[in-house]
Amino acid sequence: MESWLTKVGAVGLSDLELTDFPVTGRGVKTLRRFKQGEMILTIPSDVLWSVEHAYSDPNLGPALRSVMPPLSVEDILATYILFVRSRESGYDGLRTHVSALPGIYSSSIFFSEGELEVCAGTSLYTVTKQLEQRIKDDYRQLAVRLFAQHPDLFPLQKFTIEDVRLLRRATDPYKWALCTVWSRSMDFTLPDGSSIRLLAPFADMLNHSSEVKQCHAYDVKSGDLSVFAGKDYEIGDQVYIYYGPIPNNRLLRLYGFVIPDNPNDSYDLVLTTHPMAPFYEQKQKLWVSAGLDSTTTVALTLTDPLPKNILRYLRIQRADVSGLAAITLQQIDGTDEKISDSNEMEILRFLEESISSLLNCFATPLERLEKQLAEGVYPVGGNAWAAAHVSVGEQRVLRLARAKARNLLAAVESGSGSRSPSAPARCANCDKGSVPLMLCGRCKSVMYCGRTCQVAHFKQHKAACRGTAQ
Ligand SMILES: C[S@@+](CC[C@H](N)C(=O)[O-])C[C@H]1O[C@@H](n2cnc3c(N)ncnc32)[C@H](O)[C@@H]1O
Repeated sequence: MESWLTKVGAVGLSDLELTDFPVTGRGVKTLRRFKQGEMILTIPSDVLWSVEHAYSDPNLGPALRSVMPPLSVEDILATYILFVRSRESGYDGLRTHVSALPGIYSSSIFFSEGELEVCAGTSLYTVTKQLEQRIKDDYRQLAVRLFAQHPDLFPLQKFTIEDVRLLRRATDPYKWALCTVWSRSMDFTLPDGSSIRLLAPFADMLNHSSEVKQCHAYDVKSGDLSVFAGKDYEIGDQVYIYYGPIPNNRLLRLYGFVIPDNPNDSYDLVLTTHPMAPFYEQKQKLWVSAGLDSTTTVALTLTDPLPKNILRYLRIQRADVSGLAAITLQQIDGTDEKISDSNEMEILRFLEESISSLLNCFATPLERLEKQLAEGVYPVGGNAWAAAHVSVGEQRVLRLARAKARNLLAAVESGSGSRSPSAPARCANCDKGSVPLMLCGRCKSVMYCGRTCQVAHFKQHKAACRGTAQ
């Protein structure tokens, strides 16, 4: 692959080498020193996998162009990769790239039932289960609309999906190609606001680190992909790029790995309202003017466990006639606050209860999982270990969200910022309520029943604490 790339104009390959590293697996090693900001690698436009190149391929292009409405970007790229992989001649350069791709992936879609059960209760668990059906449906569409129309181009055994009972087979061609796209493609926003997704041979061997920030770029004029040094590198160092601030649930689904204590962990809370609910149409309009919708997904994060949009949504959902009028006035005035104590208490109680129910659905509670991870119950780096980290991350976020809802509720109930006896604040670590509590001195947004709990909770609280501290 490297000699082909150099021949077609790639720059920088003589200073780099593919090597196996602990933790990240195969990656790219430097053979010389690089200063931060220096260009490391350029892969020319002609050899990038993109929708445009798939459409302009003399063999594949006409078949792809005949599909109306067009296939998704994901399916076009997956088909392009499978197509090149299926060819016995031609495409010599691209085929060297395909043969350098991993044979199997460790996305959660390949987990056994037992491995996935470790993260039961998480959004990853639900999404992975839903993906099974979505992938099957997408494949059926693709088979009918494209593969069956051109059997000469797409020999079925090389473009197949296995029987649904064998869905977790990592060798399944369609799922293998999808995982190739999920874990190796790069997305860029172009100056006109549109976006482009592409795969760059060799640049797709770079692993992720949050020690570097965005250091790969797409040049709109030339169409080339370049990688810059995100930090100073010594000879022999691994070169990284930054995949983005991705939580573990997404990392495991798309890339097949997790980052322990990932500061970007999040929980996607789906808020929805039945169309038969009172004043639904009026509420729908208010949601839209607030930039929301009747079904809205809000990401709860360690730094913002209870985003404003949740309260905005629920205030509208729970409003009576006078509440709706108050919200309308607020929207005209450009203000955004509670509409009444009773509405605010109702939504905060609802939130506290809903989050508690969500937490009760996790297969293993946070403390037990943390203990199991510390004791090495799950082999480090394995699927169950990764699933456990996803569960830990989502539970930490949900606990913070619940603590915040409780504190807000206590403040509204007391009417003066102090807590009422009917809704006491609780220790963020052990959840004890009817004991004297002390505030975290730094962020002042969580409470503890004592120093022991504060110390025990520090690991999971530190990211949120940094984010909230003034
Ligand atoms: C773009 S590829 C990078 C090259 C890849 N290691 C290979 O051998 O082909 C992305 C994949 O690399 C692995 N990876 C990247 N960054 C990682 C990290 N920080 N920790 C563990 N695995 C990582 C994951 O398997 C991910 O799906």
